[in-house]
Amino acid sequence: MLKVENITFSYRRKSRPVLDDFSLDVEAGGVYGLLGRNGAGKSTLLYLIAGLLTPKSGSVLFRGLNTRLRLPSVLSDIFIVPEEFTLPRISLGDYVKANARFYPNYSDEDLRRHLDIFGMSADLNLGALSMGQKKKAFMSFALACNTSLLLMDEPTNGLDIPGKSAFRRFIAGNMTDERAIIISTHQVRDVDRLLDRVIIMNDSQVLLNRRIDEITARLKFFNTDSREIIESALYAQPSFEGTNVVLVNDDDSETELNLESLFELSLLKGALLKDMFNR
Ligand SMILES: Nc1ncnc2c1ncn2[C@@H]1O[C@H](COP(=O)(O)OP(=O)(O)OP(=O)(O)O)[C@@H](O)[C@H]1O
Repeated sequence: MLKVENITFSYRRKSRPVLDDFSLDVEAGGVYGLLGRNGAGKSTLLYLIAGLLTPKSGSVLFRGLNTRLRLPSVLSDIFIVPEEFTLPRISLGDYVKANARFYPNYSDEDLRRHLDIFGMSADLNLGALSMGQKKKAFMSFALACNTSLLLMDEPTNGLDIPGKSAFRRFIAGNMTDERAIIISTHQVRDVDRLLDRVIIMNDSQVLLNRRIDEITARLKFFNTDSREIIESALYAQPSFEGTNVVLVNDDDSETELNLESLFELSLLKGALLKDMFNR
């Protein structure tokens, strides 16, 4: 569905590229978690995918069309929810009237259903909402546009605890084989059970882009008190219940991915991880 091909991008001509010969494939039918340390270029990547920034070289192809050309057929099938945004001080109804027409698969019924998950009604004035409520309303509209590609930058920032669990239901209940959702986040616990794939960015490149089952086939994640295991682990982090460890899965163990441990491991031993998954 989406091919990011050898993109190099910097904000200023002489500055170090944020993305350097960066490539990524995204297929329909999955929720992708996009992880990377602060400043790794996650938001920049989402803007490039949406065609809002121009790469110095390389291209982003959505169903074979360059997104930077901003063709109506492409723009009507991609929606980006930035980390921060402003909404006009109008009713949600007027906002929908003005914007839904750009999205041929928009559904009013879906909008109401999504708002309901967040405990909100469609009778809203966008100018009178808190930041979290604004986010819930905008994400509900974004998903109701039923675009094939939905890009979300830190979607759970600013949501309260019930809002975060509603967010998980909101995404999980609306995945189809036709759409892909890319969620950039630091709040790994808010999304870890939602994800089909994990993309980790590091040093202006993709360090890892794998399905969860591919990751747990090669690595095992568990909690232990055993000093011997802790000492032989690729990664070990003390927690309330012992120590979270990551080890090479050399005995076909079936364990649940600990996204936080995987991410920390990628920061500490990126080259090893890359080598392990590219072998
Ligand atoms: N408008 C801009 N002008 C100049 N530099 C920018 C601009 N936006 C981002 N940058 C720089 O580009 C790099 C990547 O930023 P980006 O926001 O894409 O990272 P990120 O991975 O989303 O970070 P975070 O996790 O902190 O949100 C950073 O070094 C940042 O300082």
